[in-house]
Amino acid sequence: MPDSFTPAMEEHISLSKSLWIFGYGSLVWKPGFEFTASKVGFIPGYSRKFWQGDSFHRGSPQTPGRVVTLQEDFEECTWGVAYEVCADQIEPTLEYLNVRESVLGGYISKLVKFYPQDSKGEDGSLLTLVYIATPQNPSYLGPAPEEDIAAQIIVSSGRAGHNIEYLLRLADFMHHYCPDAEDKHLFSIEEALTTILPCLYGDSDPLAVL
Ligand SMILES: N[C@@H](CCC(=O)N[C@@H](CS)C(=O)NCC(=O)O)C(=O)O
Repeated sequence: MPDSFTPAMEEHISLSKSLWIFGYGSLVWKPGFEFTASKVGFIPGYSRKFWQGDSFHRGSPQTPGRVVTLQEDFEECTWGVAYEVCADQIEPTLEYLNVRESVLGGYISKLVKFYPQDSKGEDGSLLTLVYIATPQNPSYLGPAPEEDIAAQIIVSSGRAGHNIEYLLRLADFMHHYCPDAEDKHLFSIEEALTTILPCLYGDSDPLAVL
């Protein structure tokens, strides 16, 4: 188990036949681990923000990109995907995510309640592991105007690809799988970026040119 896991988290994981992991950024379109089931849904009490810097996956030390983290906000909720990982896959999955999210990304993990989109109230809710980049981590960039975030994304790319891909694939997930969900922050950045992009890429699909 990663050193950052609390005893309560270790107990929950060791007693469970499977572990549910909630993704709300690149994990919604690129989990990178084996899972036995997945559910679209949300976690209450958090909003998704492009406030985490990234100098590895989607940026460089000279030109850090911006990726998402969660901000506690009791009036909001964040939509994404929960993945079920079966018992014998839990350890390798946690080792993989520890490197991808914590070592390379500065995220910590915690257990939060997740509600599948078809759940009725508390019935069907799940306890899921989520990775969050807190303001205390050295790569945290914090708030900025959405136009400035879009401009930073446009000029950033890293080992995993361009920062534009990261933003547009996340926005694409929300448009297709959570069409009724609001995410003003994400869609304002997407709108600012796609307003700037025709000047850079003409009318072609930005993802096609990356
Ligand atoms: N923890 C969030 C954000 C994950 C995220 O985007 N992490 C970055 C690390 S900085 C990543 O894995 N990037 C891989 C990529 O951009 O392809 C999630 O659940 O999706």
